[in-house]
Amino acid sequence: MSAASAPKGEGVPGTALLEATDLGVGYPGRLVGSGLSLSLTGGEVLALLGPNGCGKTTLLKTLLGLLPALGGAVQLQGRTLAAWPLAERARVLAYVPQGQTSTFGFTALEMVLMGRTAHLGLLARPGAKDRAVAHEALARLGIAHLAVRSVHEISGGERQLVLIARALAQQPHAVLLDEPTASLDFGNQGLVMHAIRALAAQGLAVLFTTHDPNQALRCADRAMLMREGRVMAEGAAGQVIEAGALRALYGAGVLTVHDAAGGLPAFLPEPAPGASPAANS
Ligand SMILES: Nc1ncnc2c1ncn2[C@@H]1O[C@H](COP(=O)(O)OP(=O)(O)OP(=O)(O)O)[C@@H](O)[C@H]1O
Repeated sequence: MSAASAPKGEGVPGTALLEATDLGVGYPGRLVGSGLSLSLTGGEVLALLGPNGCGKTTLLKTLLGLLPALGGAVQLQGRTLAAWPLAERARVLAYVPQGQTSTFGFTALEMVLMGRTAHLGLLARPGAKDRAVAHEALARLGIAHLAVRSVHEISGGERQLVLIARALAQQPHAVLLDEPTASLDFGNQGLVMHAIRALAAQGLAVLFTTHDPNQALRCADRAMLMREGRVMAEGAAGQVIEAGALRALYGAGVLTVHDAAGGLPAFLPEPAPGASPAANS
């Protein structure tokens, strides 16, 4: 196993690594979602889709223990999430937040080394092995050349890749990514999707949110559609992600495109009336 490779997801194969049962999520005085159940097994990728504000980030933060559950339960490797000591939990569960910026001008390498914190003793400094893991994580995302650059002096997309490299360096069993491709160009979107599949191939459980059903269809094993804080559908990505469900999910028109070879369909948002190129000319 290479330095930045993650350990295999622990537990009995096929049993849930992360499981939510009848979860209520939200903020003090504000219930955002309820009745949310999901289970995530090592080696699989689950995509979470839903309109802006439906509660995806809130659900992710509750699964991570960053927000308290307002009902129901979250179990990590069969143990109640709240019962996990923080440092232990950080060795198992990694988070790639949405568009996070740093106040300090850390270099990309320093940022990725922060992913090693959970593996270090109190007051211990990263050693040669930690640096090797961090360098390899950068290389796997194709951004080794950014190692010594300040995270203030790289693009938003490059910063996103650095955050994913930080999660890789953490060598977790499960990783939760919030819109990991949101600020990435076309090529880097493909790179991140490839990295997500590679994590699953190593036995990690991966959950990511996205606004792109095509990415979800091509990258995820399973998909969960969420609307107004409730699960609308959940199942194999190829079955759940289809035009009718997307219309219901987003309340919008959906065009389906099939290539001549009969591969996976692609979905496009149908332009609203008056928004066609002809109307713009
Ligand atoms: N700190 C907060 N306190 C109170 N309400 C919040 C807080 N953060 C988010 N919300 C509200 O919770 C709801 C769900 O927000 P959330 O960020 O989970 O949605 P989302 O599905 O991730 O949206 P997007 O796709 O736009 O990122 C929204 O109505 C939002 O305004």
